[in-house]
Parts: sequence; C-alpha cells; structure tokens
Amino acid sequence: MTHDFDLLVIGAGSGGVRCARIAAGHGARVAVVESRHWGGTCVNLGCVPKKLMVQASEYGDMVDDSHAFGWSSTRGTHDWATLITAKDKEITRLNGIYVSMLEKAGITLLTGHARFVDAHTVRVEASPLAPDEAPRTVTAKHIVIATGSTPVRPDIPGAELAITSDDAFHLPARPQRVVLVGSGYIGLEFAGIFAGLGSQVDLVYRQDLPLRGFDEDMRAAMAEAITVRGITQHPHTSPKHITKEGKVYTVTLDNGQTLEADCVFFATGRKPKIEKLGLDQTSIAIGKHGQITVDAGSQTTEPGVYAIGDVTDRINLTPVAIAEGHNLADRLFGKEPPREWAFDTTPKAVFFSPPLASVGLSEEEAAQHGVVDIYFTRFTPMRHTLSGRKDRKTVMKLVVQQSSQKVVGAHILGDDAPEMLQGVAVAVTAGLTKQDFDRTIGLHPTSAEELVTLRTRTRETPAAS
Ligand SMILES: Cc1cc2nc3c(=O)[nH]c(=O)nc-3n(C[C@H](O)[C@H](O)[C@H](O)COP(=O)(O)OP(=O)(O)OC[C@H]3O[C@@H](n4cnc5c(N)ncnc54)[C@H](O)[C@@H]3O)c2cc1C
Ligand SMILES: NC(=O)c1ccc[n+]([C@@H]2O[C@H](COP(=O)([O-])OP(=O)(O)OC[C@H]3O[C@@H](n4cnc5c(N)ncnc54)[C@H](O)[C@@H]3O)[C@@H](O)[C@H]2O)c1
Repeated sequence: MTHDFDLLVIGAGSGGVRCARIAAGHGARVAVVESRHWGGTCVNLGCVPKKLMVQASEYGDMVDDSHAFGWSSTRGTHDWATLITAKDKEITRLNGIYVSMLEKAGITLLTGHARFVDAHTVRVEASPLAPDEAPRTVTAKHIVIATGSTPVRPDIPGAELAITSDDAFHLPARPQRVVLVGSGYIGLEFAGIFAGLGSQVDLVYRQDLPLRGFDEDMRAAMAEAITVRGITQHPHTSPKHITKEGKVYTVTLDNGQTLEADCVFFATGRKPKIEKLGLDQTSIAIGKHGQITVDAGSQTTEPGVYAIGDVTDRINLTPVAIAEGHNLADRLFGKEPPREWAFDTTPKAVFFSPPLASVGLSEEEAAQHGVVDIYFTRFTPMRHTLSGRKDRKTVMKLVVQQSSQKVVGAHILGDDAPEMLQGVAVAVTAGLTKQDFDRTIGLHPTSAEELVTLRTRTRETPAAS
C-alpha cells in the first residue's frame, strides 16, 4: 500500500521537530502535525521563557551587590508588562524560526489536532492554532507520537482556582503574594522567579526537604538557599482546600494552617498528553502513569507507531526528547549507524538562584552498588566576599565509587552551576576517575577549580545493605 508520507510526526515540540528534520535529511517524505504552538512546550511554555524570567529575577540583587564594587545605582522597580512583552517577542521569533526550519527541510506542515483513525491513518482536525482548518486525513508508513505532557492538579476542593506553569507565563500582573505547591523543578524555579521580582512566596511541599530524588546533601543545601532567598518553606504539608473571596485566595493546609495569597500555583507534576488522540483505534499499550509504553527503541506495541519525549515519561527533559527523536529517525531512515546517547548520565539543572546542577548518581544511589568516597566542599564564592552576601554559598560534591575510583556523580549548587556541570558531565560519561580530576590543572580564579582541587576525602560511605 502506498502512503501519503514515509513519516508522520504528531507534535512539533523538542522531540518531534528533531525527528522530522533528521528523517527529512535522510530523504524521507515527512509531515508534522501541530495543534497549539510550533516548538512545543520548551519554546513556548517551558525552558526558554522560564530561563528568561529567571534571568529577569536576578538583576535586582545584582544592582544591590554592585554597591560594594563602587557602583551607586539603585534598584528601582520592576515592570512585569515589559518583561512579558519582551519575552513574547522572542518566543514569536523562535516560532517563526521553527516553521521556516521545517519548511526549508522540505517537511509538510499540518496545523490542527491529530487523532488516529487506524495505525497508519491520522485525521487532522481544527485546533487552537488553526480554528477554521477543514479536517483532512493523511496516511503514513511510520507514525511518531511526540505530543509531550501537560500539568496535573491535586484533586482538592478549589483546585480550579490555582494556576499552573501554563498560565504563569501570561499573568496580567505579578502577584504580590504567591503560594507555590510542589518543590520539584517548576516549584523551585518559579519560587525563585517570583521572590527575585519582589513577591512574598510560600512554598508548600510534602517531604522534609525539596527536590525529591536528588542527592540528600544537595537537597539540604537547596533548602538553605531557599531560606536565604527569603522564601518561606512549609515542609511536611499539603493543601487541603482553596477558597477565594474577592481577589484573595486562602489555602488551608493539612496541618490546619491557612495561607493568604493573590495567586496559588500548582507545580505538582505533569502527565503524558494522550487525550483525544484516538489511541483506542490502535493496539498501543498505556502504562500506569498514562504514558505510552515503548521499548528502548521507542517502538510502541503497535507495529509502525513510535513514541518519543515526555509522552513516554522516561527522562522528561528537552535534550532527551531531542536525542530520542534523532536516534529514531536515524534508525528508520539512515544509512549510517544511528547516533547514540548516554542517557544514564543525563545532566539535570534546577534554575533557582543559585541554581543546582547534577549528573550521575547521588550518594544514596551510588552506595547501592558498593562503598563510596565522598568529596564535599561549601564556600562563599569570590563575588560574595565583597557583596556581603556571605550566606549565598556554593556547594560541590563528588561521588566516587571506591573500588574503581570512578567519579559516578557530581553535584553543584551555586552561581553558574549548570554552566560548570556540562563539562563535568562529559567526564562522568567518559567514566573518568578521581585521579583524572586530580591531575587536571585548575582554572584560576574560578569556583569550578574546586572540582579538581578536592584533595581530602570528606567521608567513606558504606555500601547500602
Ligand atoms: C515550565 C517548564 C520548564 C521546563 N524547563 C526545562 C528546562 O529548563 N530544561 C529542560 O531540558 N526541560 C525543561 N522542561 C521540560 C521540557 O519542556 C520537555 O521535556 C520537552 O518540551 C518535551 O518535549 P516533547 O517533544 O516530548 O514535547 P513538547 O515539547 O511538549 O511538544 C509536544 C507538542 O505536541 C503538540 N500536540 C499535543 N497533542 C497533539 C495532537 N493531538 N495533535 C497535534 N499536536 C499535538 C503540542 O501542542 C506540543 O507543541 C520544562 C518544562 C516546563 C513545563
Ligand atoms: N530545569 C528543568 O530541566 C526543568 C524545569 C521544569 C520542568 N522540567 C521537567 O518537567 C517535569 C515536571 O515538573 P514539575 O516540577 O511539575 O514536576 P516534579 O515531578 O519535578 O515535581 C512535582 C512536585 O509536586 C509534588 N506534588 C505532587 N502532588 C502533590 C500534591 N497533591 N500536594 C503537594 N505536592 C504534590 C511532588 O512531591 C513533587 O515535589 C520535571 O519532572 C522535569 O522533567 C524540567
């Protein structure tokens, strides 16, 4: 049977765009369907606008800090509308780049919502991006689902009164008091943004420390940094219900405490986006978190249909979705061996101020595999010896497997941590040892040089039984 396309990609986000472009480069006839925004979550409601807002939130402190260096400028006030307009202009520019990049690659762009009719046929219907589009049906030999994920809300009375990250990028004004629920990536990043811009922030989370799953020392260091940033933490708590009177929201916590706010923000995780996708017309299996089940090669349980990125709920980060899309396109259409990635050492960063960046294993994970040597340091970075912000510490930790002396984990909390960590991620991916770090000459004067001058072991951690 002949199909309209060799490859149809559903979703023009991080994973879908890369998969489509690489496939087209290999000579495949490719179409991409997008229902909402070209470039997906990362470009429109994720990494890019978030990072611009984090940067916006850091200027106030920088102005204050400059006084010790001889500057006499004053902080002034922040104009939210200017930030949102500038950010939107940049996102519109990026949307245009995505469209022209896909068109230049010879890819057919279909605007609308995609729904499976059968395993090789998709109906494209009107969607927010194309409300007047007439429905059409297309067929393809291979179909890739790259539909991403969407925020979830706790099931409590008044949940609909709260916003999620999808709304936070277009608030008409900056709320003066924000209750943020959840201490994962989004909770911490937006807590930092609002606090830096001058809002009063209450951070509500269920565990004893933020960032569940990260190294315990780094979680503790982050909890300290959150306090230093002026954010009030409410650990061991969860919201029970939310009410609104006039413009004021009241969040009642499960410990009986109430918090008043101008905005309640749920940063309580995301779920794979599979609604109205017509998966029941296929034999695609769904996992218990609603994710599309795939094998290591991104193959679903339906032959000829694949899934990549957040919809598969593996590692939900943009570079991972891109790598999955690229690898799949190489395997389906490439003539050379496919490009491969080391997903085990995917670096992660939480863009708080200061940010936290991590690669490899936490101390607790490494101890599952044997005895571990820990190298730990905590210091005031040079800038803050003068700025007077002596409580703004940098924390670094190397986790070394004792038997092989390989550095299996590196964790940094501090200014520029993500910029420092990318290079360390290469070393950890390459399996370099502590001795390789030790014989590397430092780059002076930097915070990063501490990574190669950590001579004395802080402690030995026994293997977990
Ligand atoms: C606030 C926030 C900040 C983030 N920050 C970072 C960060 O700093 N670094 C990082 O690495 N990751 C970050 N992420 C995660 C990152 O955005 C995602 O991991 C990444 O976008 C996943 O890519 P994807 O291709 O799977 O899906 P997406 O980028 O979400 O793309 C999916 C696309 O599919 C479209 N679509 C869905 N259903 C249909 C349909 N039926 N028909 C047609 N089109 C459809 C959607 O409109 C969307 O454009 C952040 C996420 C959020 C929410
Ligand atoms: N810098 C980055 O790379 C970045 C930034 C943002 C998002 N992301 C990606 O997007 C994903 C989603 O981000 P996220 O922050 O929403 O999710 P997350 O999984 O990182 O954090 C969710 C938090 O909400 C808490 N929570 C869940 N239900 C709750 C409830 N009922 N009451 C109180 N707390 C509750 C969880 O315990 C957790 O702390 C991330 O896991 C990550 O993969 C990455």
